[in-house]
Amino acid sequence: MASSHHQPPNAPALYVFPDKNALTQSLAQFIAKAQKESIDRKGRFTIALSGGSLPAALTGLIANPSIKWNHWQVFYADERLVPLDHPDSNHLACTQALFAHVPIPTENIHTIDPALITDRESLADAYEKVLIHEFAQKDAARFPVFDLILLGVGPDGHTASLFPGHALLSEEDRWVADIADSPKPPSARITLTYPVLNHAARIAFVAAGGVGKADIVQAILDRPEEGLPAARVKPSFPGQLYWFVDEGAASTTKYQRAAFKL
Ligand SMILES: O=C1O[C@H](COP(=O)(O)O)[C@@H](O)[C@H](O)[C@H]1O
Repeated sequence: MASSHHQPPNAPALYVFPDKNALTQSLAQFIAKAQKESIDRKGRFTIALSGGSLPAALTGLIANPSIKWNHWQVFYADERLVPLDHPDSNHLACTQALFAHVPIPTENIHTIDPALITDRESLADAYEKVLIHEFAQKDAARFPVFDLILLGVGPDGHTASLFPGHALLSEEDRWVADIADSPKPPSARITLTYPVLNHAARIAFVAAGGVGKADIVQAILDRPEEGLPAARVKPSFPGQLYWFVDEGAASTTKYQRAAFKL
C-alpha cells in the first residue's frame, strides 16, 4: 500500500500478515533471528514479554528447533499484582501458551515475587533489583538494554501498563514502576518504563486483533503526535521498532507496509 507519509530511516517497519497463523510463524522466525544474534554476540538472549493477546502469538516458537531455551532470560514488560496462578497473571498466560510446552529452565523466567503483591512499591523495587542484577553486572549501562521486547497495544493505545494520561508516562528514572489505578482491571500492576523500553535493541508490537485494533493502530502509526502511550515507544538508535499486525488491524492505516524479511 503506497504511503503519503515521509518516513525517517529508523521509522517503524510495518509487517502485515493475512492471518494470525502467518503472523505467528513469521514472529517466531523473527524472534529466532534476534535470539541467534544475541547468543552469538554475548551468550544469552534477554527478552521481555507482555500478556493479553501476545502469548497466543508466541506458539510458533514451540516447534522451532533453533530456539536455545537455556540461553533465554525472560522478563515481563508488565505484570498484574495477582498470584502467579491467577487467571489475570501475564506469567500464567505465557506459561500456558508457551513455557509449559518448551524446555526452558524455570530459573530463567523472572516473575514478580508473589509474596509482595500486597506491597506494590516493594514488589516493583524487588523486580527492578532483578533487572539490575541481570543487566547492570553485564552491561554496566544506566538502563538495561533488552535484546527484544514484545508489546501489545490496547484499544485505548496503552502498552505494557502505561495508560493514556497517566503520570507514569513521564517517569524517566525508575526502570520498573508500580501502578494502583489501572483503568483496565486488575488495577494494581507493575510496568517497565519508557527509559527501559526505548533502550531496547529491538521492540516489536504485535496486534493480531483484526478490525477491532484498526482504529488504534491507525492513530498510533498515522498520528504519532497525539502521544498515545504506544506511540511514545521510540527506541533510541540503534534500536529498531517493528509492528506485526494482521490485515484487519492494518485495514485503515495509511502507513507504508514493509515486506517481511529476516
Ligand atoms: O492489560 C494488558 O493489556 C495489554 C494489551 O493487551 P491486548 O490483549 O490488547 O493485546 C498487554 O500488552 C499487557 O501486557 C496487559 O497487561
